[in-house]
Amino acid sequence: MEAASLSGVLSLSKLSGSNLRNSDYRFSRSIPRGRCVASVSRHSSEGSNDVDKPSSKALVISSSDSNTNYSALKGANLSCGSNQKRNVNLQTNCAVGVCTFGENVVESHAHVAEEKLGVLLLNLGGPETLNDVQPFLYNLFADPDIIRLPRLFKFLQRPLAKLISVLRAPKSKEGYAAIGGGSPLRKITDEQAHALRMALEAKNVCANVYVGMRYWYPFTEEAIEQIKRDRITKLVVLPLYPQFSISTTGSSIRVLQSIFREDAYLSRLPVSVILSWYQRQGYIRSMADLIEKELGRFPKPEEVMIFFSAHGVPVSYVEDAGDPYKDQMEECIYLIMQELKARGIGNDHKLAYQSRVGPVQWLKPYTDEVLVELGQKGVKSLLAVPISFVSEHIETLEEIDMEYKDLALESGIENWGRVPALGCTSSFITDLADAVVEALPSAQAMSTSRDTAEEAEYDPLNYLVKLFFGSILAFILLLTPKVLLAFRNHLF
Ligand SMILES: C=CC1=C(C)c2cc3[nH]c(cc4nc(cc5[nH]c(cc1n2)c(C)c5CCC(=O)O)C(CCC(=O)O)=C4C)c(C)c3C=C
Ligand SMILES: [Fe+2]
Repeated sequence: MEAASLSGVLSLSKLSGSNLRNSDYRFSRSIPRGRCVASVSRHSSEGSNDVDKPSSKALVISSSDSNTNYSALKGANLSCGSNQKRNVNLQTNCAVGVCTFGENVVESHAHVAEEKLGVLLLNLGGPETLNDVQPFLYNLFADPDIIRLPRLFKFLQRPLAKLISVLRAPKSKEGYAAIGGGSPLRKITDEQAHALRMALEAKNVCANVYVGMRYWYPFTEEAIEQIKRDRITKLVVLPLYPQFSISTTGSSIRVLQSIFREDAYLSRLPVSVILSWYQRQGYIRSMADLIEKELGRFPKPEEVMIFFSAHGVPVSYVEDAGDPYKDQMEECIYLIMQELKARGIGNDHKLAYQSRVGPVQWLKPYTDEVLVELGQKGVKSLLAVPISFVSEHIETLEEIDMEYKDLALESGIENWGRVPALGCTSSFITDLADAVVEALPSAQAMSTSRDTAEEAEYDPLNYLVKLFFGSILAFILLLTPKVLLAFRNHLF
């Protein structure tokens, strides 16, 4: 038996409801190599040993209220683990249980031959051409998990998204133009999906792997349609963000919940959601491998500052809404540094947050400010490590490789390096495959009950009163010179 895994998973049913509540996860052991995973789904209690169960808290996301408080996740040892076009490249029609590569396959396949496993990779999506930039930005800013308006102002979400996307588009277009005219995200995510399918197959697990993007093609809704057409009987949802944030994984899960709730087939489909996986050994080791390799390119590797740059989120996400993102990020970096230490690498390191947008406070310290400070303090060699995302994208290829590199060199740093994103690194993909296998026993059908908070939203009188007072307040607020100035300074 391989070592017991600490990667937890969450069934979608545990995500329904309107409040955050504690809940028990079922933690599973890795299955032995060479055995067909169909045996795991039949003996679903295998490995759910109390001794192995870390204390953890469940996340419950309301499908209608982006002001949900996530504070119960803070400090928790949480290891859980529209517009259309279709991703057709990655479909296979292989049923779980019919893969027999290992020597030790002893299970009878007849019983499970109809089980069809699906893995849904969730990602953000990015514009493929410069013409896509403004509509992509509209989708992003129309997301109530990206612009978190108070309930009273919810009706402003779309007009505001339109306004901000139009204002932001020229700056974003410049960035995408500088990296070849579009985001590489779709291509890389498709490659990761393909690699994951192969890695699962190498573990005798046959699965269709789907890609569902939040803000651009192929949209999550399309992936779900394909899952239905393929008559998948068990689904593992794997967001491609190592750390959980309300703005990324949280947003994608909220979309999934609303689709699943409305559909008879989907609401009965056993589903496991891997909420975060930054603490998995395979991921930590893969990151340490990349860092170790890049350090080796410097003239004096031991003098290099390891500089982790994470995508920021507004402070209010963490402080008011209880987003565990900052805690998870810090823990992730601690684990990577521990792994490096165990390899005899004891370099100094620093974490900062990049890519802030708009006139609010974001997580500090800011990457640009820290780079200037480090240069002024006499740091001569710096290795930038993008940490919140596992593909190359605009913020690695343009913001880090161009803007931050220039800033660092201007500030006195002489030797600059950057760790590549994990992409399809085989140790990383193998670890994702392990996470999927470990998630299988926890799959459960989602509850179909609509929560009461959501029903309250449908009260027409309530809605009209909110609309009336909300409009007046919004009008006053938007015309305040301070707000106008803040928008001008921070958006373009
Ligand atoms: C963990 C990763 C990410 C977090 C957290 C996140 C939060 C977040 N992002 C914005 C605003 C923008 N994000 C944009 C693009 C973008 N963001 C991420 C990742 C995270 N975002 C990715 C992978 C991408 C796509 C990159 C690509 O290659 O296409 C953009 C558009 C690009 C730009 O104009 O800078 C915006 C805008 C907010 C407001 C936010 C948290 C609230
Ligand atoms: Fe972003």
